[in-house]
Amino acid sequence: MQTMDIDKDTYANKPRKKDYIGVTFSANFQWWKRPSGVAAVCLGLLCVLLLAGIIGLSVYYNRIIGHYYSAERFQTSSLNNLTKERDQLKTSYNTLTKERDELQTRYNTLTKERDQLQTRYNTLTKESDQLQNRYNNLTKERDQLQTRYNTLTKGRDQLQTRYNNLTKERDPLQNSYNTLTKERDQLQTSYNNQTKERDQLQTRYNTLTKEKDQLRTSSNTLTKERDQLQTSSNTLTKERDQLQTSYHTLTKEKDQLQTSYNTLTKERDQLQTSYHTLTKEKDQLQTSYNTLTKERDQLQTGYNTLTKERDHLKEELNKQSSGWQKFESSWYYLSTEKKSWTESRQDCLKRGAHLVIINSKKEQEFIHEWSGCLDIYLGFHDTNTEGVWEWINDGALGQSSAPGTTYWRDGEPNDADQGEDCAQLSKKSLQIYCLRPEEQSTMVVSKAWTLHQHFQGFPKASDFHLREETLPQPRDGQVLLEAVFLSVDPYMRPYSQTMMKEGDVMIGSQVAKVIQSYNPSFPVGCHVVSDCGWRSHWVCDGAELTPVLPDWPQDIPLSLALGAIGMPGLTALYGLEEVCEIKKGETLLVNAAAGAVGSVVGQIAKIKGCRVVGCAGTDTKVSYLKQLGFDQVFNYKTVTSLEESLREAAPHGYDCYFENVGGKFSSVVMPQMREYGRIAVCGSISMYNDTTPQTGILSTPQTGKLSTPQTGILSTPQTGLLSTPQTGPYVHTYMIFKQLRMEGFLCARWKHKHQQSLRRLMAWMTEHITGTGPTTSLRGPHLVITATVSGMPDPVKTGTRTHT
Ligand SMILES: NC(=O)C1=CN([C@@H]2O[C@H](COP(=O)(O)OP(=O)(O)OC[C@H]3O[C@@H](n4cnc5c(N)ncnc54)[C@H](OP(=O)(O)O)[C@@H]3O)[C@@H](O)[C@H]2O)C=CC1
Ligand SMILES: CCCCCC(=O)/C=C/[C@@H]1[C@@H](C/C=C\CCCC(=O)O)[C@@H](O)C[C@H]1O
Repeated sequence: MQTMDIDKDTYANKPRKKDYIGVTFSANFQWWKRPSGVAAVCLGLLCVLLLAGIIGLSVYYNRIIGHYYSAERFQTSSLNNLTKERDQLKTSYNTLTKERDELQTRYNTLTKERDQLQTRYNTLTKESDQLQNRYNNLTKERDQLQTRYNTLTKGRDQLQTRYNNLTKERDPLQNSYNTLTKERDQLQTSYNNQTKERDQLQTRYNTLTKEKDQLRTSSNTLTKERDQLQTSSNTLTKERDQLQTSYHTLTKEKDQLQTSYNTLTKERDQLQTSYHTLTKEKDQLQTSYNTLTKERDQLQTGYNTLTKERDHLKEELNKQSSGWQKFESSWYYLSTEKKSWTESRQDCLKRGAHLVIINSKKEQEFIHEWSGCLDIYLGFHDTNTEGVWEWINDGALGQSSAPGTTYWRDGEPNDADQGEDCAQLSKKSLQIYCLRPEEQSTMVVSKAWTLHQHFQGFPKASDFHLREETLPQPRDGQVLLEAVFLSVDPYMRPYSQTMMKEGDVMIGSQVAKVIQSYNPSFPVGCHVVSDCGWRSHWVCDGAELTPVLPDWPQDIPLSLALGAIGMPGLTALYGLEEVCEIKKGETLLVNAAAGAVGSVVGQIAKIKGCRVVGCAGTDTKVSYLKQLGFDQVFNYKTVTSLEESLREAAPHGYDCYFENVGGKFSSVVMPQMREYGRIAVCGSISMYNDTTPQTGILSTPQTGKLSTPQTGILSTPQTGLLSTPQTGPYVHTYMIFKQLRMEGFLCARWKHKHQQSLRRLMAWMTEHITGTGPTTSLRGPHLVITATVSGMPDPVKTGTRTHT
């Protein structure tokens, strides 16, 4: 770096042209070159001049004084001179004073000029600073440009060098290029010649190839033919050898057979002889057998006739001895107990008879006389339609309706005492009159549990209300029922939501006893299954009733008509046979296994020769299921992992799954189903009491009320069918890859089979009781809830099932 003073150009700091590249300027300002400086200098000079004048004057006066003393004598002469000089001095003083004033004026002028110059100087200094900045920027740019320039210069130099080198190399290359071009042209010429030759050769080659292919084809054909011939030859050789062997064997066998044949021929001849002898004997025996059979049949017919006659006579004797009287083909019984017409009608039905129906005048007279001229109730009434009189046609004894002729007393029927709906044969007049049927009847008051308010979550006592209702008198074709067993079933929880309104009597089935009957199909004392709900009594016609099997054994509890030999048993049977189509040797899983349905499912599957795995929620239930013959049972509430327990119970998976529980349980089972497995979706009890909406259920049923959505996570299957764990019980993948069939069902689908199915269930049950069946015959949990006329059970506390 170099520092330079600037030349006369005061406002320097300007960058010079390119001579200054790389040099930094420093400009030092010189005071004397400013206007103010000049003025100051002038003033200084003026002062010096004045000082010099004063000094000159004092020197002059010293000289004059000296001269005065030395030339006192000239004093007077020179006074004049001095005066002159003084005047001259005065004049010059004045002149100097003038000059000073002028100088002062000029000084002021100069000061002004200096100030102006100072202002201009400041302006210029600013401009100079700006210029300096711009200069610096430009310097930087220039430096960058310089650097780039240097780089480019270097690059250019290198390129120049390379260019020079290339130029040097190019020349020999040009030479060799020229040489090569020549050679190439020559080669091109020879290439063209060669190409022509090659094309000719190619043509020849193609021709040869075709010929070769034809030859190869013929060769292959020949080779194949040869191989086939070889194979045939080998086969034939083998066959020949086998035939040779067979021939030898057959020859041997033939010889042996010939020997046996000869032996057998001999034996046959002997047998033929004995056959003829025996045939003769048989024919003789057949003849005597036929004769004997005929004699036996005649004897049997005689015996049967005699037996019938004896039985008939016995029956008549019995009837007669118990007060019955025969007239023509009918029997009559006279009850002397005092009863209303309705009670008498009941009494007749209990005796397997009916109130008397008069078919003829003769019969009417017989009754009158035989009864000792009593008033006799007749089976004649207008209880069904007021004013329309009809004979009861119970058909109990196979009789037809009475004839149209009646023997009304004059003026009858007259409904004299309001409500005269039945008829009596007068003891006096042998004529018929009408009277009230219910003189002594009592109205039945039924107790019924109603749904007080819809269930929220688990049902509680306050959801129910017990109320009494007076029942109407049963009419023709109707019966009065008294509850014996009531059923509390899981379906009541969801169905009450959709089928019932608050205040309705609770839905449900019951085993009931017929205690009054005007319907011969349901005589008093018989038991029926009725869907009349939770009530102690009910009046209904037979259409809604299912008779308990007529030959129901005494040692089987009637409560099973609501369990193993009722709707739950039928559900189990249909789920296994119709939906699962279960086969011998298959493995079945059933949950809620100790319940009414589940316990029968497992037992039927065992009877069918299957392997049965069951889950239940208490250890007592687990023991019970083991007693029933289940192969593997575990308490799903206490196992560490449901998934592992299921796998341990059936390592090869499940062919059939009887689903009673739903929800998470089924999500865990799906991955363990075997290929072509079947799933009978019977129920989903784990969801019935849900209150909070849960996510992940497949879909809510159409009504949206039967269940609430749930969360479910399908565990990642061992099979690796799903690589990612999924949320929600998405069963599709399992169903597709394992080709599963999953079918929901309701027991009523197979209603047409109910009677025969109940008989099958009863047969299995009887086998168990009598010990005649297989080791695993049917046993069933039965209901403990009994209803009596006096009181109703607590539906919440007693809603459990126990086992036989
Ligand atoms: N589709 C149809 O036609 C029919 C379907 N069903 C259905 O069959 C299933 C069983 O009925 P049924 O045998 O009469 O019932 P039960 O009342 O005899 O037994 C039900 C059992 O289910 C189990 N259970 C109850 N709550 C849950 C729960 N939250 N999670 C898991 N298990 C539970 C209990 O056993 P544990 O202590 O072992 O857990 C309970 O004892 C029900 O889902 C029902 O709706 C019934 C009849 C007909
Ligand atoms: C999501 C609910 C599933 C319930 C499954 C279940 O337990 C079904 C049981 C029925 C039961 C229904 C009873 C009374 C309803 C009457 C319906 C009507 O239409 O009248 C009974 O019918 C036998 C089982 O199939």
